Amino acid sequence: MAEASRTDPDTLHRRGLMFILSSPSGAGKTTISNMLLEADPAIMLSVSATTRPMRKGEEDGVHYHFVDDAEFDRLLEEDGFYEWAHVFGHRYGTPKGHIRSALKDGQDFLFDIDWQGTQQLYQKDQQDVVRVFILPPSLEELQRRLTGRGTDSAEVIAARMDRARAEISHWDGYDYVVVNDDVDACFAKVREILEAERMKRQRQTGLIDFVRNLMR
Ligand SMILES: Nc1nc2c(ncn2[C@@H]2O[C@H](COP(=O)(O)OP(=O)(O)O)[C@@H](O)[C@H]2O)c(=O)[nH]1
Ligand SMILES: Nc1ncnc2c1ncn2[C@@H]1O[C@H](COP(=O)(O)OP(=O)(O)O)[C@@H](O)[C@H]1O
Repeated sequence: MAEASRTDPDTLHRRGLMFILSSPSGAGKTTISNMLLEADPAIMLSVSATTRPMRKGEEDGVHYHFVDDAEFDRLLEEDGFYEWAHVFGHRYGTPKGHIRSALKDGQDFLFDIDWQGTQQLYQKDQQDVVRVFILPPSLEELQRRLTGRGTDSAEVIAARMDRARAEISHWDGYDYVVVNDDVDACFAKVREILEAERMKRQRQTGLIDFVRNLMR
């Protein structure tokens, strides 16, 4: 076959996906999200708005849009959220932004959101959503990680541990479940899930022309 008539399969057009990582607080979803964003320039973080205070090491507009209650109310009033939820006494929401049009153009998005937000996104847009739940190897290890992270008071950690069992009970609302024991092994599995989901036939919208060309 002449070189010029070949199509590079890697440049076939495909629809983007909404890759959701959820876990009980402290199980490691922020760590895995950051590894994924660093390793894979094709996926973009959906930056949520939150009314919770900024932690040490966090940056406004990068990790979250940190807003006060009045600003969150204003965004709600103008129907600015794809989904939103109360978590640990604060409000968190996914701004609508340009997600829908970007998905069409093949952009993938990463969501670090809880089970409530996952349900809302899934109800709105099943075909584009991939739901991954991360579990800690044990509750003792979860407590160790929350303490070792050093970002929350003993009171906040206790509240997060209290909530952990309730959050874990939503594991069956996800497509994939990965135990985060060794962080590199967990990351490798999450990456494999993302790669496999990208190859789903329905997402590869450029396949029709490609295959038609092969069969000519
Ligand atoms: N529904 C929803 N949940 C969110 C959103 N942003 C963050 N969350 C969840 O809120 C919870 C608390 O997040 P955070 O305060 O950053 O603490 P973390 O548990 O240590 O990540 C986590 O389960 C996040 O996944 C959002 O936009 N919508
Ligand atoms: N597999 C792992 N083994 C040991 N520590 C981990 C592992 N994964 C994450 N951690 C650590 O546990 C703490 C909580 O992780 P983080 O990613 O902030 O959790 P989450 O976003 O789910 O609340 C962090 O200090 C992180 O470095």
